[in-house]
Amino acid sequence: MVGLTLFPHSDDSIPVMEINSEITVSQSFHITNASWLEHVYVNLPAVKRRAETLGTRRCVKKQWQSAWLLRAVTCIDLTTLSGDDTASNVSRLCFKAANPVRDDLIKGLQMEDAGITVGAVCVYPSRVADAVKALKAANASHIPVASDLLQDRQLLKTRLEEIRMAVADGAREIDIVINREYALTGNWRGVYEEVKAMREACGEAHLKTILATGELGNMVNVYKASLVCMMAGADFIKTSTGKEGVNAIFPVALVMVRAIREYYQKTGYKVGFKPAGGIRSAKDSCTWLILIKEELGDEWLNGHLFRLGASSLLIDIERQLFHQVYGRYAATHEIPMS
Ligand SMILES: O=C[C@H](O)COP(=O)(O)O
Repeated sequence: MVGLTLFPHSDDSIPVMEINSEITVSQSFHITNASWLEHVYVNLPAVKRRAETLGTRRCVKKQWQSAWLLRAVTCIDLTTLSGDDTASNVSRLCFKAANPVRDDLIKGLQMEDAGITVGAVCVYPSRVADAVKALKAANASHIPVASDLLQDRQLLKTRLEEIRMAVADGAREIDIVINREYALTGNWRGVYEEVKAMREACGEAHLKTILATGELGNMVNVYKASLVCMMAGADFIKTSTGKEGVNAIFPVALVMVRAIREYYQKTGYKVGFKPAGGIRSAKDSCTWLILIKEELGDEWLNGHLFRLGASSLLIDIERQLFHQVYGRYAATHEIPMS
């Protein structure tokens, strides 16, 4: 049930950085309990009120803002999902993933020893091998490559094959989208069986299940879909593909993280959360971190359990860090690429 009880606010500190340590083995094959789905209730006005105040009650400034922004960087799934992706733009993206913030800014912030990189590089299956190769060339093979499979209407058999091929090419994370037709018609068993099969096809790779919440119709469906994906073994639940009309928004995120919280309270499994689509500003990245801190706690505030799926957020974060270091905003040519 999504209620009004909130975690009490703690201070604005961000826990000491622990960046890019090895990803833990998938906590695969959770538990099934279909009766949970019968009692799902979402208090929509309360969710909306809570979402409206998320970005308004904390004011994170100066070095604390820089610390939050650097933490956000380590949680980014740096993404390119364009029809015209090539080996060379994937290679540039991978270089940026390994060196997300200019050296002089890192020095100015005294973070040289932190080894800051993004959380993962996210590409279509056909570009996984390019990304793995480029990260190796950049001496950054510790950064996982995630493969995004955005189709839910292909035959399951085809999708399973695509997952296996992406894993064989070196993908350590697989992002799949759930079957919205099943969800919209209440066929939760169907959603569960498909996600479970895809979980199995992933082997050791992590599975992120995209709910495509903009197409789920209502918040009860969002909550149920979150639970079903977690029961089927998802390591992360993710809001959107970035291609729906409405992508990552705070009210929907609140419903999803409360499902994660309930799932953890009932089973002891920690499932990660990934908002994706339309996240472009440094300020928003801080609000996302605040949401996680307040709703799930500091344990979730790292790349193991929280990712921001974004193709063009990094440039704004770098601009804010530039301002922190130099006291002025960078000209466009000073921060050429995100
Ligand atoms: O999963 C990541 C999203 O596709 C990225 O969406 P975006 O281009 O709006 O940042």
